[in-house]
Amino acid sequence: MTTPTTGQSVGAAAAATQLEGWAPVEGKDAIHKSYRFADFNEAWGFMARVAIRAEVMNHHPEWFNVWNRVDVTLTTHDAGGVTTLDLELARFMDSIAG
Ligand SMILES: C[C@H](O)[C@H](O)[C@H]1CNC2=NC(N)=NC(=O)C2=N1
Repeated sequence: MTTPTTGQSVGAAAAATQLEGWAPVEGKDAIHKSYRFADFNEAWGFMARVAIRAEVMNHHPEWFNVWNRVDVTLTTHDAGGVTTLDLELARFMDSIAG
């Protein structure tokens, strides 16, 4: 058996319980977190590091940035919901957010 490139299905509710500060999104199988940084420079640095990781994973965040704030939504479109790939990316984000 090969591991699907879409990751294993987890579901938003189960994923949120395994993470710090992440919550299920209403109306779709996705998880959300809002990060606050000291300023735009810190926020953009975070986004740059996540972008490089996302490219390596071929798994990309939905996100929105205003100055020091980065709102992130994670889901796996290819699987129609939250998978282990989202857990992995969320944990990476938390590990570098400081
Ligand atoms: C065609 C390409 O492999 C897919 O669209 C990838 C790219 N990045 C992705 N990112 C996320 N978050 N979910 C996906 O399902 C996804 N699929």
